[in-house]
Amino acid sequence: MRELKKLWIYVKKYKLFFFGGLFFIILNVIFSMIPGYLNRRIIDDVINGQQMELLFTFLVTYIAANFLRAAAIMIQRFFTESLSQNLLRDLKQDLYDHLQRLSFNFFNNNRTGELMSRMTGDMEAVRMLFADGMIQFTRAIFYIVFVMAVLIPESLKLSLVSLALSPLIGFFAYRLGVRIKPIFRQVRRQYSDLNSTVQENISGIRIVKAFHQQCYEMEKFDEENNNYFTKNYNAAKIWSKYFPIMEFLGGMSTVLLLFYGGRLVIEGEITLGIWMQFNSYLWMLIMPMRMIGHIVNMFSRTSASAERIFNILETEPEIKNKKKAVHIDRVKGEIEFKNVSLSYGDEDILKNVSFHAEPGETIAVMGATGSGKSSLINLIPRYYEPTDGQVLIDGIDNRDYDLRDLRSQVSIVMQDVFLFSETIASNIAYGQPGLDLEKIKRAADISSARNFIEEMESGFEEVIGERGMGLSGGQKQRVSIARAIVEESPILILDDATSAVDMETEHQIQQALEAMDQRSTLFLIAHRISSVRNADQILILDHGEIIERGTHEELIKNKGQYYTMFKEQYKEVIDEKEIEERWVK
Ligand SMILES: Nc1ncnc2c1ncn2[C@@H]1O[C@H](COP(=O)(O)OP(=O)(O)OP(=O)(O)O)[C@@H](O)[C@H]1O
Repeated sequence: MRELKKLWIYVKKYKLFFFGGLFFIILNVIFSMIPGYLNRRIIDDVINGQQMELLFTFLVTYIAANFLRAAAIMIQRFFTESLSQNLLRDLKQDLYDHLQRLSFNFFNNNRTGELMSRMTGDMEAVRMLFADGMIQFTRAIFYIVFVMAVLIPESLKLSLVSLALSPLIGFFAYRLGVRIKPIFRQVRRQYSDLNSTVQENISGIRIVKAFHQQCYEMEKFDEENNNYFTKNYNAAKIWSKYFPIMEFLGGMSTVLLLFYGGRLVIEGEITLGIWMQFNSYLWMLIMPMRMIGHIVNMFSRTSASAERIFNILETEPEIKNKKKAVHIDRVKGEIEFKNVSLSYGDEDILKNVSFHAEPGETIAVMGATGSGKSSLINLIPRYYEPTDGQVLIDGIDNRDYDLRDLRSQVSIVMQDVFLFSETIASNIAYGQPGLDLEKIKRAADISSARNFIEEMESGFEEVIGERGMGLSGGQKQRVSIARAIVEESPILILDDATSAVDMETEHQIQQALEAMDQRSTLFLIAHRISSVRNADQILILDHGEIIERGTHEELIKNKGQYYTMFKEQYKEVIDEKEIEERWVK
């Protein structure tokens, strides 16, 4: 019920459609009752009363009622569809917008397939309540109320007999609703799982093929698909158990009506026409009872779906703006980590990390895999927040900045390159539509991407596949570096961004970055000494702690882990003696 209340906030924007829809559903009920009444008049007045002159009027009324009913149905549909489609659009937009605001952690903890099924299946369930459920529910109530209002004055006894089996039908319909509700919940959950399986398989199809796991994947899908089938089948079994009972009881109501009504006619208590009218209206009394299960079901399905949607909508982003956030146009790019620690759950990832970077400096971060390099740089644009300590940008805690402003100061090339299935130019100019092509080309120049782009058939207008399909790993990295460069942000982060690029090209990129007019403060995560040796500061991370820091020369002299890595990477071309002579002495 709470969920339906929340939905009302969306529905009330379309009051006209909602109340208009209700009005025409009620009109539809009224027009559907006219033929039953005319049946009675035709039997009592035209046939038994021999008033043939009335027949024409009744027939015209019959046609008019039918026509008006059809018109009411049409308008009712127009209103309920308009309501439900508008509602669907608004709710989808809100959910989508909200997803954009949620923090990284939310996406770490929720599977894409599941989120997709909220965007589709759950949304559709909510829509159906207003497109269909609203009609069923309103019709059910008004059929009972109006039909009883007409029939009771005619014959209380026959009305009661007509309704005699209704409680029983209602009981079974209700039981059906109760029993089927958890199954439908399972069906929905299974639908999410099935979606997730398909989504993960398609995104990871290259890995699947590379590992020859098609059979395993087919079996996995088969299992999920069978589970989905079984759950739907279980729901159908419950339906098939209760449905015949309700049909039977509905049929028995007709028998009761025939038997008792027939007697009342013979005894002269009611006319044959009234009895016919009862007969015509009987389905209007049985239908709502039979629909109880369906309606209860639809409400509970919708509230389960709405609950899942509102769960997301009510999830507060973990990282939010402070009330009086500091707005900035452009920072200088001075960055200081002050005793920064970070934990994910119980796991300590960064421990007491401190360093200082002047604007325009290059800070390289090295360390074994899993030592916390990406976690460290993720703190600068506040993708995560430190558990302890502070990240200062231009002397201000980055939590004090307006989040949008802060993130616009930082351009990042992530380890896992993601490109959209658009043209290369629009990938580079992502978020800056209409950006001058010359600027795009200059950025591609700096990232050493221009040549290979221009060699393509459509050059910068070449449309690339999903996630950059059709480009090599190194080409994707260079396009994503260009995308970061074109933003001209004061802080640039390259997280292992040249790992797939050859050393020569990497060197060219670094030189071009250094030669830029407005040098960004550059964070460089890399594993190759050649990538970091010109950095102003090199930080060596080990299990989340900075264990060494300094310039290339200082670290070589230090003879610590950096020195070991250097020896390892250059053992083919330089021997220890030479190192001693060049750097240590
Ligand atoms: N969102 C997360 N939730 C929980 N643990 C995480 C999360 N992200 C990273 N970790 C863990 O934090 C540790 C450091 O990860 P991080 O990605 O920062 O390492 P890294 O030094 O960049 O490694 P690599 O060189 O392999 O990219 C790892 O043990 C990783 O499992």
